Amino acid sequence: MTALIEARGLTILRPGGLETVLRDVDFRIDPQEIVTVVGPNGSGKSSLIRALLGHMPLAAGQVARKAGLRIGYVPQRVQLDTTIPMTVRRFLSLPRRVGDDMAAQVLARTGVGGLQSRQLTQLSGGQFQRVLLARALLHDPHLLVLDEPTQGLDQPGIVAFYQLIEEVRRQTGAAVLMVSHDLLVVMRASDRVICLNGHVCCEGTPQHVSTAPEYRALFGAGSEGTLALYQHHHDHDHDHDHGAACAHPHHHAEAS
Ligand SMILES: Nc1ncnc2c1ncn2[C@@H]1O[C@H](COP(=O)(O)OP(=O)(O)OP(=O)(O)O)[C@@H](O)[C@H]1O
Repeated sequence: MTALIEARGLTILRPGGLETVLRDVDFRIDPQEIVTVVGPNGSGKSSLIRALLGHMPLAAGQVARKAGLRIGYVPQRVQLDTTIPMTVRRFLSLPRRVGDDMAAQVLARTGVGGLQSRQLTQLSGGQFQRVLLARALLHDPHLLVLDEPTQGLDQPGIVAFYQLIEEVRRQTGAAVLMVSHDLLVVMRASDRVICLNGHVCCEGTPQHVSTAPEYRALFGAGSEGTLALYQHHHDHDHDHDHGAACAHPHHHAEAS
């Protein structure tokens, strides 16, 4: 099996069993891929993630996970008991103890180096998300699963977080499966986008999905403009630094 996770014909019912949350969903993610699931509230994104992780019963279909697959997971909601003091360092050692070096290394990798002794309750939203990402990166996962990792962040925070995700993928080779509502920036960091609404409405490259009628029907006519604007600014080669010395012509001239 080359895929990290491969699922066929997933159907999930609501508790009670009368309504479907997801119907006949096929899914796969390959090594080093960044796949993002988008869709309106209640469209089954978190349910899909939980089914892929084996945390949710299936009414039909199968999920196969590669043998020995290590997954780092950041769930949609992390409940902090604010009455119990907890440092970043201690949090990283739950549930499995990690050494000081490893803790320092992983925090540095996610841009929050040196925060070991800080209380979790004293972190900003962006710092907290980075600490969660750091914890998911412990134990060297083949796949990172992030359910709405940028909730509560402002626009610059969101952009910075997605840049970090790309960097982590480059450095560690981990594949990334994300749920996101940040349509504007999702497109930047994803190799493939899956648009969900109880079933797979459309999927493919960001460019393909952003122009698909199913996607536009879900997110409104304005969505295409937004993504087009994004592509306008990014439809160029990212393989090298575009510093002041970069002399080649870029074909994304400013709009007149
Ligand atoms: N534990 C549960 N009990 C009852 N219904 C549930 C449960 N979990 C999910 N559902 C229902 O399943 C449907 C899909 O929920 P899910 O959380 O997967 O959607 P989502 O796309 O992740 O939504 P959001 O964008 O709001 O996070 C919703 O209608 C939700 O009410």
